[in-house]
Amino acid sequence: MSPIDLPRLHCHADRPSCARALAQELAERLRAALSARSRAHLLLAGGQSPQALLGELARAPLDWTRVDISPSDERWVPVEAPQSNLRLLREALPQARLLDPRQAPQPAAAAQAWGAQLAEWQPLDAVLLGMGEDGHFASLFPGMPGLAAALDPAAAPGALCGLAADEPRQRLSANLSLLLRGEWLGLLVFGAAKRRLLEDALADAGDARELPIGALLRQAGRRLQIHWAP
Ligand SMILES: O=C1O[C@H](COP(=O)(O)O)[C@@H](O)[C@H](O)[C@H]1O
Repeated sequence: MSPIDLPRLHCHADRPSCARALAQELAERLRAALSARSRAHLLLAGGQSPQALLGELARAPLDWTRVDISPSDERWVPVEAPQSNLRLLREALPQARLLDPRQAPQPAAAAQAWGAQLAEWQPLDAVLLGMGEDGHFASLFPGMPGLAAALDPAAAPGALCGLAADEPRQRLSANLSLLLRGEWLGLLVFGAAKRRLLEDALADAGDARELPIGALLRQAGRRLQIHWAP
């Protein structure tokens, strides 16, 4: 990656100030979208990292009834399960219109139907992703079957079934091509271990180059804002 193409890295003093800054940025994007159109579209990461951000977002003065939100990825569990990414969004932003990835009884059919709906979200106003310590983002995990197609920026925008190496259950994930449609594209990363991995991936160094996060950084380039806190 040439320095000119590198994603922008914003380092915050702590996690609460990172969550506040990101929530403000996202709320501004959504407000701008709603001033131009009747609905705004947002994709949000699941997992632990965005939880404080969700609380901040919920306090933002915004007509959430006009905002469509989907998780970037989901575990194949009931929506009420503690591991469900959609459940976190529902609890934090109950007034928004939430798109449940579980669009069919079987994961493959659900991924297809969910992906087709996401592909209709145009423009996709903002996409905020997270990253795991293994270098996955959304539910695109190192070494999973179908990864190359899922990371192909020229693929049709959609969703697929994902698989984490250490988990028995399936997942659903938006593909990279769909995520790159975000008019605002962010990555939220906390902690020293993820920072080291990110720096390797930004430097195209060692094994990091081959990880899913490496593909995101290369394909998104300057369009991607990385927000990090210790
Ligand atoms: O499995 C997942 O992990 C990543 C990172 O989660 P975190 O808890 O380490 O912040 C997340 O972005 C993704 O949506 C989730 O399904």
